[in-house]
Amino acid sequence: MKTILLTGASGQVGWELQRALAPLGRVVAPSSAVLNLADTDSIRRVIREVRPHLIVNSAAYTAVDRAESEPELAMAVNGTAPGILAEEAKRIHAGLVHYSTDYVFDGTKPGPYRETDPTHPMGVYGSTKLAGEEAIRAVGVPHLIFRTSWVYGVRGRNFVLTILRLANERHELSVVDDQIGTPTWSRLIAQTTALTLSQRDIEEVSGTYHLSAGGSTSWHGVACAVIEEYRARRESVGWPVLRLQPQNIFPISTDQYPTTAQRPANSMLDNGKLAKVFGLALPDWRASLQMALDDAATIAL
Ligand SMILES: NC(=O)C1=CN([C@@H]2O[C@H](COP(=O)(O)OP(=O)(O)OC[C@H]3O[C@@H](n4cnc5c(N)ncnc54)[C@H](OP(=O)(O)O)[C@@H]3O)[C@@H](O)[C@H]2O)C=CC1
Ligand SMILES: Cc1cn([C@H]2C[C@H](O)[C@@H](COP(=O)(O)OP(=O)(O)O[C@H]3O[C@@H](C)C(=O)[C@@H](O)[C@H]3O)O2)c(=O)[nH]c1=O
Repeated sequence: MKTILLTGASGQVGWELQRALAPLGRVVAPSSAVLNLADTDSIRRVIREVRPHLIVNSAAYTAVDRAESEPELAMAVNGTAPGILAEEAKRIHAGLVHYSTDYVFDGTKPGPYRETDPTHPMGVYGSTKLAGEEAIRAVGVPHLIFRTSWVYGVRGRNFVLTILRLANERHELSVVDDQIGTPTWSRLIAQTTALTLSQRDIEEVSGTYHLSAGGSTSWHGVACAVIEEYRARRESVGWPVLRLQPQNIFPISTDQYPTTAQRPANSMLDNGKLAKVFGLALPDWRASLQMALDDAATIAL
């Protein structure tokens, strides 16, 4: 039986990966206290002990604004650690699966981004994630780098849960409508990862792939959809009544919502390569959101 070393198991994607990867092998998922990506020695030590056939790195420093004031830590976790994982994987002839982000782009392209489009991150988080991708590619280990976008699930820290929490507290909400992208359910990412791994040898398909749900919307569009879908299920599931009415979610421009880090205006990813190589068509973001909420027995507001 294959051994899979999974990092980031307490995170949104990692949580789902624990279940999705289970049919493919024995999943070993050390906590960040045991395998600390900011500590090179701990990375090397754990990999040499576990000797996995496959390493799946879903751990990352994901606080986009905070990264601007903690660039060293963000770079250690997102930029340096993936290269160490790749080196160690190569030593033991293991493959490496890694995740990256739409924030490696500057959002100036008019249409969806392809894997071959030039990168140009706007902030520390995106720059460190790009450094991690480049470090893996430089080592030359068989790898899958999945760039995804706007990840959410019903646990963890994400925009969907933030909006529900704010909707529980406030009568009005203003949300930017000039940043366009695609919300992607953490379970979709995990299940797609498992499907790709079960279909093909990582050596044959090594490379970078865009992996987001279908369609696109703005953050304002996501907020409106979340409230609508919540309200559609609220009574039958027994969730609490929200203070916020849907008509009180106001669209604003990025200038009207200043943040520490700049974010791309266009985050759309073209999934064509994933479809071509693996024959996988991913569901529309709204259908995925509906499935995520259907699956949520409880939502902690
Ligand atoms: N969230 C998003 O919107 C997007 C995420 N991505 C990428 O997808 C991947 C998964 O993200 P997501 O699941 O949302 O991340 P989360 O923020 O939900 O979870 C991050 C995980 O990384 C772990 N981690 C953080 N620092 C360290 C460290 N120093 N050593 C070891 N583990 C650490 C955390 O462990 P602990 O809880 O113990 O700190 C946690 O398990 C990442 O590569 C991310 O960059 C890409 C696009 C969008
Ligand atoms: C909460 C809130 C946010 N916003 C804006 C701020 C920002 O421009 C946009 C997104 O908000 P957040 O800061 O929650 O999302 P952000 O942390 O930027 O999300 C990103 O996380 C990283 C990890 C990624 O890799 C990206 O794909 C993306 O998902 O919405 C509002 O306009 N109104 C609000 O009430």
